Parts: sequence; structure tokens; C-alpha cells
Amino acid sequence: MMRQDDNGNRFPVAGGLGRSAAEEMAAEFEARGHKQLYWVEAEVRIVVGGALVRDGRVLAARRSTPAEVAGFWEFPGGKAEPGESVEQALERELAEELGVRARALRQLPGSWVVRPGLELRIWAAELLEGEPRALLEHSEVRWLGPAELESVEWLAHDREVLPHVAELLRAR
Ligand SMILES: Nc1nc2c([nH]c(=O)n2[C@H]2C[C@H](O)[C@@H](COP(=O)(O)OP(=O)(O)OP(=O)(O)O)O2)c(=O)[nH]1
Repeated sequence: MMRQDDNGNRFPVAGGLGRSAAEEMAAEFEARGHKQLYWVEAEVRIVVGGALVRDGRVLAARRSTPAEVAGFWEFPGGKAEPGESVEQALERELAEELGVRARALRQLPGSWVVRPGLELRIWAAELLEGEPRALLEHSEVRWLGPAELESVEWLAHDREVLPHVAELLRAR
């Protein structure tokens, strides 16, 4: 739920509520707010995938779960938790899913709606420590050179970022 004060500044007041609970709360606050405005906005969660680069190659990971995405290749990562930055989320997810320490570098151009309320972004990342292994939701990981980027069956959104990944590999 959001609030705007009489100077036009907007603030998030509460989050993580269902829509009806949020609307109820906004109506209550609105009823007793003098010059303040209260309203509800849908929260968008970010899912971040990491284009992990090493020696001119990028890591692709094959999903084993859930069924809708199983068998397809992606950039490993996951959803940012409330209060977590996208960089922190990526570094945590890469540690959990691959057992490595990595650093988020910069967001590659583009963002995609996976489903309503869930937005995908892809970040370049560098490996600091460890050898990536498929520990959780993947069945296989593979390092791909620039000529191999099209050799696996990517999830649809990920395919769109491949030109930027190719550029990233050329730069390294
Ligand atoms: N991690 C990741 N997810 C992607 C990519 N491309 C893409 O369409 N997706 C989709 C697949 C899933 O529907 C969704 C991300 O969910 P996820 O299962 O990775 O998130 P998570 O690890 O936080 O999982 P959970 O806690 O919700 O179970 O985004 C990608 O490159 N990386």
C-alpha cells in the first residue's frame, strides 16, 4: 500500500499483503487521512538470472524442475526476497544452486514478464570461487563459448538476451 503526502512525496507504507487486505487497509487510512492519499499497487517481484562468465565462456544450466521449464536451459538464479537487492539475490541464488561464490557485475539490457507480478532480468556476473555444480533445480551445467550459445534449448526469454551475452564474451 502506498501513501502520498501533501508535498507529493510517495512512500510504500506496507507490503506483502493480499490485494483485498491491502485495499481494506488503504480505505481505512484514506478515511482518516487529511491531505494524504492512500492506494494499492501490485508488487512486482524480480527474478534474476546470472550470465556467469569465465575465460570467454558463459555458464548455462538445464532446469530439472518445475515441469513447465524442465529440460530447458537458463541463466541460473531466482527470485529476490523482500528487502534484498537484485545483486544480493543473484549472489545468494548462485551460492545455493551451484555452490559457488560469485559477484553481480551489471544488468544486461532488457527485462521480461515471466507471469503477472514476476519480472525477469539478466545480470552479468563473475565467478570468485568454486566450480559450479547442479545442486538443486538443475540437472546439468555447461560452459558455452561464443559459437555455442545457440547449441542448447534456452527458455524463450533467455534467448532474447543472447546477443548481449555474445557481446559480453567478446569483451572478456
Ligand atoms: N532463474 C531463472 N528463471 C528463469 C529464467 N528465465 C525464465 O523464464 N525463468 C523463469 C522460470 C521460473 O518460472 C521463474 C523463476 O523461478 P525460480 O524457480 O528460478 O525462482 P526461485 O529459485 O526463487 O524459486 P522458488 O523459491 O520460487 O521455488 O522465472 C532464467 O534465466 N533464470
